[in-house]
Amino acid sequence: MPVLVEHVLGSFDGEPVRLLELERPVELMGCSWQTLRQLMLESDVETFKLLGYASQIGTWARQHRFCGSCGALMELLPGERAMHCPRCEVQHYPRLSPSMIVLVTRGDEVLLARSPHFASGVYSTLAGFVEPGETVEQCVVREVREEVGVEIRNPRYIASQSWPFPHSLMLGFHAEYAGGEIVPQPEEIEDARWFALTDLPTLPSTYSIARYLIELYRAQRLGLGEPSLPS
Ligand SMILES: NC(=O)C1=CN([C@@H]2O[C@H](COP(=O)(O)OP(=O)(O)OC[C@H]3O[C@@H](n4cnc5c(N)ncnc54)[C@H](O)[C@@H]3O)[C@@H](O)[C@H]2O)C=CC1
Ligand SMILES: [Mg+2]
Ligand SMILES: [Zn+2]
Repeated sequence: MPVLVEHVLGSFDGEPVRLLELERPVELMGCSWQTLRQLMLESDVETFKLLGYASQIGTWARQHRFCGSCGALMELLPGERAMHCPRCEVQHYPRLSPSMIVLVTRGDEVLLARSPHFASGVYSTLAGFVEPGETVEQCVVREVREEVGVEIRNPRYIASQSWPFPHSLMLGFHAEYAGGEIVPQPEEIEDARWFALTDLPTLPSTYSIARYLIELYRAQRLGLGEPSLPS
C-alpha cells in the first residue's frame, strides 16, 4: 500500500490499532471504501468511537504537515499526539472545534429547523461554532438569534458529544423561548417551525446529540423513560 504516514492509535478488544494514511485510495481485496457517515449509521457505538477518533487524528495530521508560522515540514512529536516544527519549535495538537447545539422549547412545543443539506423531511435542533471571545452561553443566544431571529432565556448545559465531522465537540443545551417570531436565516435555514411533542417530524440519527436533546425533553414532558446518549 502507498502509505504516507502511520499513527499508533491504541488498542481495541486487546489488539493494537494503527491508522495508515494512504497517498490515494487503492483497491484492496475483500475491502471497500466507506464514508465516516455511512459507518456511523452501520457500526456499534464502540467501533464508531474508534473510527471517529482515527478520522480526527488523520485529518489533523494531514492538515498540519507544514508549519503555519514558518512553512517548514512538521514532524510527529514522539510520545505525544502533537506535530512539531523543528525550525521554530511551534507545536500543534489535534484540532477541536467547540460547537453548541440547543433545543429551544415553549411548553409542549419545540423549535426545530432544516438546513438545505439535510436529508429530505428531517428537522433538527440549532447548532453553531463558538467564536473567539465568547462564552458558550453567549454563543447559544447569538446562534439562535442569527438562525431563527428568536430570543431565549435560561440556557442550561445538558451533555456533550464528540462529533468527528470533521472535528467538532458538541456542547448540548436546553433553552426556553423568550420572544420573537421565527425568521429563518437566508441560505443557512431552509425552514424552522414549532412542533408539538406529540407530532414531531423526521428526526436526525439516534446517534446524534440533537436527537438525544429532543428525546430527553419529550420523555420529561410526557413522563416517558429517559433516553441514553450513545457517546
Ligand atoms: N451531533 C449532532 O447532533 C449535530 C452536530 N452538528 C455539528 O455542529 C457543527 C456546527 O453546526 P453548523 O450549524 O453547521 O454551524 P454554523 O451554524 O456555525 O454554520 C456553519 C458555518 O460555520 C463556518 N465554519 C465551518 N467550520 C468552522 C469552524 N471550525 N469554526 C468556526 N466556523 C466554522 C462555515 O462558514 C460554515 O458554513 C457542525 O460540525 C455540525 O456537523 C450539527 C447538528 C447536529
Ligand atoms: Mg448552524
Ligand atoms: Zn515553524
